[in-house]
This record gives sequence, structure tokens and C-alpha cells, in this order.
Amino acid sequence: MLSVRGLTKVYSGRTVVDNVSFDLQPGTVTAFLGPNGAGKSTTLRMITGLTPPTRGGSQIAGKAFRDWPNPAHIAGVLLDATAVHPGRTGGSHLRNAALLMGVPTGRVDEVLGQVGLGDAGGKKIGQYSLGMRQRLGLAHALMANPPVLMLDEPINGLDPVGIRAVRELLRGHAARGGTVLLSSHVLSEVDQTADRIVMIGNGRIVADGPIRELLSSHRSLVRGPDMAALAGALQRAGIRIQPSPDGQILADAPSQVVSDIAFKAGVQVHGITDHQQNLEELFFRLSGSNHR
Ligand SMILES: Nc1ncnc2c1ncn2[C@@H]1O[C@H](COP(=O)(O)OP(=O)(O)OP(=O)(O)O)[C@@H](O)[C@H]1O
Repeated sequence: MLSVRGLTKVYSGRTVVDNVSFDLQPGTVTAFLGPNGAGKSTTLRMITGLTPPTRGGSQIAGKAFRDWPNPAHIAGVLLDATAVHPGRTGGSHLRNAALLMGVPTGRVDEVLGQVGLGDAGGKKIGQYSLGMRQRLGLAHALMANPPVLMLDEPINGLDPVGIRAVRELLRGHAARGGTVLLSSHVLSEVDQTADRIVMIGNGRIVADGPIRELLSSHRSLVRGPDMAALAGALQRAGIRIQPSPDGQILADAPSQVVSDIAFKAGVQVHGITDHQQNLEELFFRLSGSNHR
């Protein structure tokens, strides 16, 4: 549904997005993850035609986004929730958008309700909180009921209730066959919302795959009555090890491999578990980020 091929952006000789490619399928929520300055917004801006790529391109349902006669009907976009006129009410902002998109203005109340702004449509945007502006941006993206949603940090500024509402909304969209791409720093949220991760670090894709697969562990935690003997056996077998904070050994190998090595070396094992890597660890390991 959304196909990105070799997208590259060079600013003043500096490559900030470097040969980025990925494909998004209908029925999925994909999280676009990366530390500050990794190139997420620039990639989204290139997909939506706001920033011309230096090289490469992207297509939504077979056409570049800007080549669709009425692009809001193919993809709803939320890039900067603060880029709205503060003197207008949320309702009038959306009514103007509806007219431009060729959508009946009756849709405005529907999308306001969908994002939990049912009572705030008559209020000036200048009086909206950041979370309310995010909801308004989301309402704008949903207006023409497009199959694709591309959202830059959509839960930025939302309270836990708002986060849950957006999560349900995006999951619902995917369940109805929609395609969602969202960028986020809130890793715990992504964990619960996305099926798949595309991770970017220094402008390059560093991971791309189903979230469960990326998080599945290739490491294990092991303990025994003679930890020194256990450590020695693993090291002799070429397995990298490190102490874990709870006194066990964290071995760079799956539990099956570790237990085979211990058995062959005649070293007793009292416990062995797969180490469940969390999204935070994966993020910092793969993105090369030192921001903690
Ligand atoms: N118009 C521009 N001119 C020059 N450099 C730019 C421009 N826009 C972005 N950059 C640079 O490109 C790099 C990637 O920025 P981008 O905003 O895409 O990152 P990001 O992953 O979205 O970060 P954040 O999470 O902080 O929004 C940054 O180093 C940024 O300074």
C-alpha cells in the first residue's frame, strides 16, 4: 500500500536520510522509531511531498502522494499539530478542511467525536492544550476516511486516557484494513500499538520487522551452584557473557545452546531462562543512540 524506495535527503552536503526503503501492508500499524534527529520527520515529509527527496521516491497505492488528485482521500497526515491558526475554532478549522477535501461538513462532528473533542469544537484553537491540538490534527487526518494514516508523534502531549483512545483508534483503523505509519519516542506505547517496527538511526534503517520477532531473545540468563565453572565453560565455547544485576550470567546465546554447553562441560545448571529483550534495549542497541 505504501512503498518507499531509496529515499535520500542531503542538506548542505550532509546526508540526513540515507537510502531508506520499506513497504507497508494494509491491516498493519507500523511504528517508525528513532532518536531525535534520526531522520523520521524528514522521511515523512518526503513521502508526503513537502520536502523534495535528493534521491529515491515513494508511492501510495501505486502513485506518489502528491500525484493523487485529492491526496487527503488516500492518506491522512499529521505532521505538526501546532501548525494551525490559533484564532479559529477547532470546528471551523475542520469545516474549511472538509470543503477543501470535498467531504460533507457533517463529517466534522463525527471526527471531533472520534478523537474525543466532541465538546471542544466551538473553542478557539489558541485555547487548546497540546494534547487537544494533537487530537485535532488526528481528526483532520481522519476527515476523508483515507485508507492510509501517516502520523508524526501522534501521542505527543496526550494524557494516558488520550493515549489509550489513540491506540484504540489506530488499531481499529488497521483492523478494518487500513495502513498506519506512526513515529514515536514513547516506546512502551509503540509496544502495545504496533505490529511492526521500522527503526532509523543516523538516517539509515537499522531494523525492520514484526515487533515480536525483533524482541524475541537470542540471549539467556543462567545460574548454577558454581558460577565460575559455568562462566568458564561458556567462555571456552566462545559465548560472550556478562554478569546480570541479579547475580546470574547473561549469555549471548539462546537457552538451548547454553544448556547444551553446560551439559557437555559437566557443569550443573540450576536455572535458565530466555532473556526478554524490551523495546528500550532494542532501540538503544540498534539505533546507536546514547540518549538515555
Ligand atoms: N530543512 C533542513 N535543513 C537542514 N537540516 C535539516 C533540515 N530539516 C532537518 N534537518 C536535519 O536533518 C536531521 C534529521 O531531522 P529530522 O527532523 O528528520 O529527525 P527526526 O528523527 O524527526 O527527529 P525528532 O525526533 O527530533 O523530530 C537533523 O539533523 C536535522 O537537523
